[in-house]
Amino acid sequence: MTIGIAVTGAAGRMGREVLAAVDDHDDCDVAFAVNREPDGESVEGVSLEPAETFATLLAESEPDVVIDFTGPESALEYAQACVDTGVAFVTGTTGFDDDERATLEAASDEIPVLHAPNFARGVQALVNVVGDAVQQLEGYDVELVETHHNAKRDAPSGTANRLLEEIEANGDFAGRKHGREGFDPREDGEIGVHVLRAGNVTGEHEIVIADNHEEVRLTHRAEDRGVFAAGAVDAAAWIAGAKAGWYDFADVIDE
Ligand SMILES: NC(=O)C1=CN([C@@H]2O[C@H](COP(=O)(O)OP(=O)(O)OC[C@H]3O[C@@H](n4cnc5c(N)ncnc54)[C@H](OP(=O)(O)O)[C@@H]3O)[C@@H](O)[C@H]2O)C=CC1
Ligand SMILES: O=C(O)C1=N[C@H](C(=O)O)C[C@H](O)C1
Repeated sequence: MTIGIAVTGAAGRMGREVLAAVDDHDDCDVAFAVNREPDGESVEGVSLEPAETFATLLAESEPDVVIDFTGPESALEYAQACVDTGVAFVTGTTGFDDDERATLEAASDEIPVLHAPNFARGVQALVNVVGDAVQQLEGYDVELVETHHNAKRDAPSGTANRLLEEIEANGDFAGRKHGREGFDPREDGEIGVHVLRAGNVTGEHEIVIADNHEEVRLTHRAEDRGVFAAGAVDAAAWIAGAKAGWYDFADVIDE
């Protein structure tokens, strides 16, 4: 059975990669693709439709899954349209505030929703090991540095926030410290968080754990956005036919 996939934000950095990754996947086909102002544009041979036609296209072409990499506001609009039509929703969009996140989670009462701030398998491995490292090195200083391209809007990255949650769940920390300047020495137990935005960096995350005349660095570096897109399409193939619920990329990898 072929899995029909609709793609939002299809002219964006990630949307383009997702269309290519769907094309590469043996079991998946593009149902349709939308972008805010497509201007007659085609990507990977798929002509892009205006975002305002999304709900109509969804009802007409009945895809199995929508893959979304846009922004928090539009992701929630697309999720609502999926609820209205009973279509599964996979989103890699980051930067949701607490209310937006709760709205997205509420959609999973009605349809399958999978949200992952990072669809790279290496990042999932990093999420899996960082808690152990912090536990084994109790009392060591922990700092996180992330670097992305100069057009990224949200900071820290969704991945950084996910890693920070994992670190905080595995140690007794005093809170996050975003950047430093002036006379501002490190306080015991704080987690330093540092955000770099430069050039065309695809995405780097590094956790530094140091004390006792030693230093451990856990680093993930994405070399190409194709890694995120391939993971998102694997997630879409996995979630097609799943029951309503809240899923993350670990569910896909663990299976
Ligand atoms: N989970 C993961 O593995 C990854 C997640 N991301 C996340 O994906 C998201 C997109 O990143 P990226 O592709 O680099 O961003 P881009 O800005 O390149 O693309 C976003 C696309 O979404 C469209 N869009 C934005 N707002 C709306 C809206 N309100 N209605 C309709 N369309 C909209 C944009 O259209 P327009 O051009 O008209 O603004 C654009 O085509 C970000 O949140 C990013 O953090 C990125 C990489 C990997
Ligand atoms: O905006 C990006 O580019 C990326 N965003 C994601 C995030 O916020 O964690 C994932 C990846 O690092 C690239």
